[in-house]
Amino acid sequence: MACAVLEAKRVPIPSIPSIEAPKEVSSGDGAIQGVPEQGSTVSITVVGASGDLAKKKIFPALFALFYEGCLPQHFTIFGYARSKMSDAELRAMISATLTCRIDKRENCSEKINQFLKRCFYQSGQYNSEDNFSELDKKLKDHEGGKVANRMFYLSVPPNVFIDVARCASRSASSSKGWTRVIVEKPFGRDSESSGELTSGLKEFLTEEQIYRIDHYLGKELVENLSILRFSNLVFEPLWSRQYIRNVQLIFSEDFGTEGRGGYFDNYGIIRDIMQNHLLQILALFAMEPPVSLDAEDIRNEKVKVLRSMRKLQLEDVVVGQYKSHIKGGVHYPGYTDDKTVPNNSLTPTFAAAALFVDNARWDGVPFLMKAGKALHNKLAEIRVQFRHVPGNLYKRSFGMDLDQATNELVIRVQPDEAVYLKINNKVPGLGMRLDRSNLNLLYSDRYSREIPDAYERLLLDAIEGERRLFIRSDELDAAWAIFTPLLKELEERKISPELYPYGSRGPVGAHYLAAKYNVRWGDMSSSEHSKS
Ligand SMILES: NC(=O)C1=CN([C@@H]2O[C@H](COP(=O)(O)OP(=O)(O)OC[C@H]3O[C@@H](n4cnc5c(N)ncnc54)[C@H](OP(=O)(O)O)[C@@H]3O)[C@@H](O)[C@H]2O)C=CC1
Ligand SMILES: O=C1O[C@H](COP(=O)(O)O)[C@@H](O)[C@H](O)[C@H]1O
Repeated sequence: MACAVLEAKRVPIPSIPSIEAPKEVSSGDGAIQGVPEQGSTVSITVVGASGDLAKKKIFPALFALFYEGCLPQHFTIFGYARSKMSDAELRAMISATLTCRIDKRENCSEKINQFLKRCFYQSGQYNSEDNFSELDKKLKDHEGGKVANRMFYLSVPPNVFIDVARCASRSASSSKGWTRVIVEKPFGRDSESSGELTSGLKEFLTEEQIYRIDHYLGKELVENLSILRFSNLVFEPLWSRQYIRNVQLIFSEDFGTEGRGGYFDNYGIIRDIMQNHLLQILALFAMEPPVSLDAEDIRNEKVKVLRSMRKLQLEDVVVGQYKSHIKGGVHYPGYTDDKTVPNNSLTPTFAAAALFVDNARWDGVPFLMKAGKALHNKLAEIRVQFRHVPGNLYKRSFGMDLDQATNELVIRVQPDEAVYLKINNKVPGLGMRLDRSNLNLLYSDRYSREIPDAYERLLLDAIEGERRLFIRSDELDAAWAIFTPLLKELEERKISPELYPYGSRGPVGAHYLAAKYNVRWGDMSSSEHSKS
């Protein structure tokens, strides 16, 4: 099967000079971003292979790429972790999580077997250069003298990131091909720790070798945001304070921190979701048009918009924490019922915030974020509420509240991916009654293909050397600068979160915050989450 992504990229791209550092690129990696040369090989080492993320996301995404024909002809996958495991045990672990796409089941088990034959395991410590030398030896055996390109995916807790970077770089980096390292979040807890992590990594890696992943950037509808905006005349000219009243970035999960309470308690929802996933979406949404689609041009614009943002103020934030709740005879535990969470934890599992971009395009427009766990639904969406039409001819039909009759563009990232636009429309008939209806692009109706998981896109990009969807260190600095003072203040002043019942719509304080800026959360009306 030919990889649709690579096919599409190969045709129109003229020769693009490599933007990678010479250290990383030897032997012609610059020949069209990562399309593998004849005679070269790619190995992907998943460090932390015994963990949750590796099982749930990374190995399945690698298999999906293999199934689609998107991995290079010569590739090897290694799992690396401290746990003792044989190759056969790794394969059994991986195979338990592999499925083929619903729309493509052809040769599924044969493909799974072919894929598993390329997977191997090496046990070792994360801080042992000797253990990484053993890995290096095994990698070389598989590479068979070809130009070797090596990717390390750091799917381990952040306290071992720098050790792994050191060991991989000193003992297992490629001498002839490229070596790249994908780093999972969290990238620190605040500006200071993030800066330390960056400088620690940069002792052993160049910035060009570091691929900081934010998997929301790999989601189909986040990727589509720029296309919607920049390629549609009905949207592009409207993208400013002149026409947009407010923007809402909403994330909710209908389950708690089950199983991850230990990690979560040290971070909280602002660090877990807002400072990265929602802020990245905001940056893409609000950036000025980039000079080109080149990674550096896009990331330059994202940095500019992040640097134009006001530091988040305590009075513009509401924090909450879920408490236990009994519904239909079922007991849903509260956040602090988790044994790995201290009883007196003040860590927010919900937050709402009003952010501002102090530049000419967005002056005064509130960007409202809301993120929470253990809420009533699972949802991620972007809502754009437009201003009302000046001199509104139909105000009699709308009543007093003109804001209720304004257009709203909704980009539903998940689930039921969709883009819909609320418009005013005449109800058919002899009278003059207006209603609000949706112009609706529901992906499952329009496109028959299954939407790839975010990790597939991001892994493929990293293999190809495409850095557009990865976070550059100056972006990260700018992102932390917006949130760090607030995070410190919340902790220093021991601000108590507003408690909300598991499965509810979250703290009422979020409504007051929105009302302060004359905004209504768009996801709160009951008509909202039907598919139409
Ligand atoms: N799981 C998820 O959904 C998400 C995870 N992430 C991030 O991805 C990374 C991996 O996540 P996840 O797989 O859940 O993590 P895990 O806690 O499952 O850890 C991964 C592996 O790292 C090793 N490990 C665990 N704790 C330690 C420790 N204290 N010191 C050294 N090694 C340790 C274990 O392997 P062994 O003992 O065999 O060495 C474990 O299997 C983390 O940075 C996480 O924050 C990001 C987004 C979502
Ligand atoms: O990064 C994270 O994301 C997940 C949500 O990801 P999704 O792709 O399932 O929407 C979240 O559950 C987790 O807490 C966070 O660390």
